[in-house]
Amino acid sequence: MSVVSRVLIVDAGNTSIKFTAFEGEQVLWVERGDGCPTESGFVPEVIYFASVRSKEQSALLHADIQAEFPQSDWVTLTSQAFACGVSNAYVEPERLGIDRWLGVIAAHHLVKSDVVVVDAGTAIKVDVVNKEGVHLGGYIAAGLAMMEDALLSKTARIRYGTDEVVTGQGLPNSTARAVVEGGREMVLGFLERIYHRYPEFKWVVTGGDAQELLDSLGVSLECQPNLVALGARLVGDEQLRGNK
Ligand SMILES: Nc1ncnc2c1ncn2[C@@H]1O[C@H](COP(=O)(O)OP(=O)(O)O)[C@@H](O)[C@H]1O
Ligand SMILES: CC(C)(COP(=O)(O)O)[C@@H](O)C(=O)NCCC(=O)O
Ligand SMILES: [K+]
Repeated sequence: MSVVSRVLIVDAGNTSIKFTAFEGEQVLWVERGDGCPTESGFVPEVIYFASVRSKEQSALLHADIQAEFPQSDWVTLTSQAFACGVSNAYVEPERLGIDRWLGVIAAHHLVKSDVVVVDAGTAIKVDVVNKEGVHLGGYIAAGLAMMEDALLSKTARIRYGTDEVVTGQGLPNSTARAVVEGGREMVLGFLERIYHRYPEFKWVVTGGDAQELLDSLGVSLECQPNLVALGARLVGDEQLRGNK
């Protein structure tokens, strides 16, 4: 049973901020953007805030959002050694990205079995959790846009217009396709290696680039766009219950 009903989850990633509004257990709406949605008329009882941005950026975001909802309580979520029945693999648990921590917790509660969690965002994170809720650890790799940006910024002749970024058949035959599809192949190879190492695990995938990758990944998996928000709800509610 939740301690509160109207909850706003703020998930600040390095590329975009996801705002998720809950009424009870139901997700009312999800907004992705840089600023707090104000015209929704939704006034949360509490805001659960999860940010992987710098302390300074997170503090500015906190002030902006709290100014929009001065009556709302505020809970900043941080990675812990243990929460919601899940243990953190990190020797220094607070250093695990809060997005990863929340995704791991949500995936465990969703599938309740051995699970691989993939979050394809600014960076691509893969975390492995066993059915007992033990986070075994995971990887961080450059995201699709980051790989492309690295090639564009570190080379003289990798240049192309956005109109050249097209899907094609067979091996890439243009600079744009070579770069974009090369990055995708890198990630797919990474994920397929993990699939062969954990063949019996269920897969839960989230993040803004998830769909682009899933279309090419021959693995049966569950796409959960709201995974981090679901984890934030679980952790925030547990924290509130603990404070009652
Ligand atoms: N509306 C959108 N705005 C920004 N990025 C988007 C959007 N839709 C899909 N994407 C893709 O999602 C990626 C960002 O994913 P996201 O999970 O939001 O990242 P993060 O959590 O690291 O901020 C971008 O690199 C982009 O390719
Ligand atoms: C790896 C990340 C930058 C991913 O953030 P995102 O792609 O969501 O912007 C974030 O999880 C983070 O800051 N992690 C801290 C380092 C770690 O998890 O080991
Ligand atoms: K994220």
